Amino acid sequence: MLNEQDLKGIYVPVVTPFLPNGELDMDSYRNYLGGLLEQEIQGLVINGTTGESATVSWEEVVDLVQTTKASRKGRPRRIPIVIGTGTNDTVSTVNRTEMAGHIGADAVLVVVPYYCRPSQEGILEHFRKVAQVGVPIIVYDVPSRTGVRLTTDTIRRIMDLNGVIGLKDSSGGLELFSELTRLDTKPVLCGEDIYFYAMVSQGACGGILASANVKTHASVDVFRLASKGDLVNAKRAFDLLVPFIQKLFQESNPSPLKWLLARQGIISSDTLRSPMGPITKELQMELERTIPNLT
Ligand SMILES: O=C(O)C1=N[C@H](C(=O)O)C[C@H](O)C1
Repeated sequence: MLNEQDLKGIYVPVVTPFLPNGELDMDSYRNYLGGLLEQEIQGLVINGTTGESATVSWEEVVDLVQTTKASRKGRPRRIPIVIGTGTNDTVSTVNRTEMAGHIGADAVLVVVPYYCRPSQEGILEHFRKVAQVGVPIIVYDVPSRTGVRLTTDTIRRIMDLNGVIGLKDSSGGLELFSELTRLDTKPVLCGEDIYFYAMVSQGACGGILASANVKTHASVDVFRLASKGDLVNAKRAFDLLVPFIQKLFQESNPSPLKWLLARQGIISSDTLRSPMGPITKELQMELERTIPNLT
């Protein structure tokens, strides 16, 4: 299982490929994974936002994990698997975290409980109960999606819990991150691609980045350069990614990403499960222009 020191580098949140009829497309998933497992990434995240966790059942998560483990077998390096287990219900998050441990999760990604807008104490209690399961937890703070903003003090108290190994910071800016570095908390992974350089140049331990699905080696390079102190070249490498990142998040993630992967022939279709849907024709044209050599 992962510990704090292992949180270093690029974790790729995988998409969940679907056939046009909405069923899981495991052939595409295997093909797509084959490419990712050859990259110098530190881990895969299954059932994150990019994996459309809102519409993927737990049985399907288990299928994805088994397929990932089978694809990983026989490769020189064992790439860790992080499984998204967070829901807006403590009991189901605890159950999913236990089950994730049983199917071989190296860590779990637990989003702040969304929609019901619990108090700061309620959220702390949620994480306290999930941490008791004993599978390492990466806390996922994404107020734009959850509808609840944690105070720095709540985050610090959550991060102090035994079993919590780090934070995926998608708080929407750099303010939280700079406060956390000042408080010298456990590792922070960037969870908002556009802030990746800013965060790693100031000590973030890596990132969980949807953009790393397409430009994997480029994100790996930014991290490698920044962590050896070559900030000039890290910034240069990141600047090349910025127009791509901007387009990738112009419409809701993972719709643009799925379109790109399908356009590149890595997955067979850009199908998303409703209420998510395909990107506009305008964005398709912009992505074609932004990313040369798509095919
Ligand atoms: O799936 C994830 O994990 C990510 N989710 C973010 C989001 O869409 O909110 C983006 C990030 O790149 C990875």
